[in-house]
Amino acid sequence: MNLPSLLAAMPKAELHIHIEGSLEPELIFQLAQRNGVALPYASVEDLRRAYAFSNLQSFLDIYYAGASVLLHEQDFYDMAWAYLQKAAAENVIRAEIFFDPQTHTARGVAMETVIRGLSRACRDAQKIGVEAELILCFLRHLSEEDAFETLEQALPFREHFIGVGLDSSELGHPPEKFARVFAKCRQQGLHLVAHAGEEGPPAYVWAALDVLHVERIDHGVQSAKDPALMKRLAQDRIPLTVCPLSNLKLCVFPTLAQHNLRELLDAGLCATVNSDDPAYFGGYMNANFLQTFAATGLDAQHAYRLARNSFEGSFADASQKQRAIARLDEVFATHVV
Ligand code: HPA
Ligand SMILES: [Zn+2]
Repeated sequence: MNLPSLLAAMPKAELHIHIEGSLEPELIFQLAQRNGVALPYASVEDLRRAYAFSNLQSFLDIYYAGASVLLHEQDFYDMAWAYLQKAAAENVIRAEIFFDPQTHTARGVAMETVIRGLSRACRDAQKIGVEAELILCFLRHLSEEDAFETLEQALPFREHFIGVGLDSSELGHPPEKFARVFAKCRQQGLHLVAHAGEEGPPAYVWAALDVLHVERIDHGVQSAKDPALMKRLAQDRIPLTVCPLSNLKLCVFPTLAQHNLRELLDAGLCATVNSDDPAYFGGYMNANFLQTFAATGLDAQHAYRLARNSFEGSFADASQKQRAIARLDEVFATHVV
């Protein structure tokens, strides 16, 4: 089997996908019409043309505007189901899905509406061979008090999500801002992750680890600037959920060939490949793998390592991980000489 076919065929886990970032322009227009929401774009093409980003903030402004069409439980279900069908088709057998409740509750949508819609789609995903779990993200440009309030609203639905994360505008909003709310989440037995080192400095990655006590770092590519941090990440096998096409579209790296994924793997880090916001950044999981491998010359050994890291870095239980890795080994034993 050639490398592109192997990348597509290998079972993998996606650990960094914002469900609101999977909302395709076509579905945005469909939901806008269904819900009577006016959009400041004349057509799907007009909206797609706006997807030219210079940094994280320029993307976030459009991403939050796109989410304004989501009002009812069925809208959240339809968005998640569209993503999960793509995941299944790309041999993503586990997905740990971020959602941004504050983007919706701030518009008067109930927490229950958001969580019930997403959770029902995750449950249905089992029927198409995908284990799907939810991770609630706090928006870091808002206050810690707002995050506490969001957590209070979500705790009645505690069984529907496995962890919490931290996303939105990174620069100027260091992890320390959320120390107390993460401590409370930790007491609740929630898994903890945070975006750090996407545009922000290595100091934000250190703080996510040592102040928030996160188990994974989302993005983390700026860690390569700090040799002591790289050593820490390697020694503790802290997974990094790297998103190459996102980094390209948000100008974190000037070209995909200059992406540092190989450097992270060579340093012994538990790096993984993910899509982040696939509807906005031009590709789902397999496009991320294919384009990154083509641009950087990574090989089948790297492919195995990345897929294995995705299961190792997931929050699946030990037996789920073992089954997933056995399936991965089977694909490589059959197809790689
Ligand atoms: O890449 C991202 N970074 C921060 N916040 C986000 N929200 C969606 N995608 C992102
Ligand atoms: Zn992200």
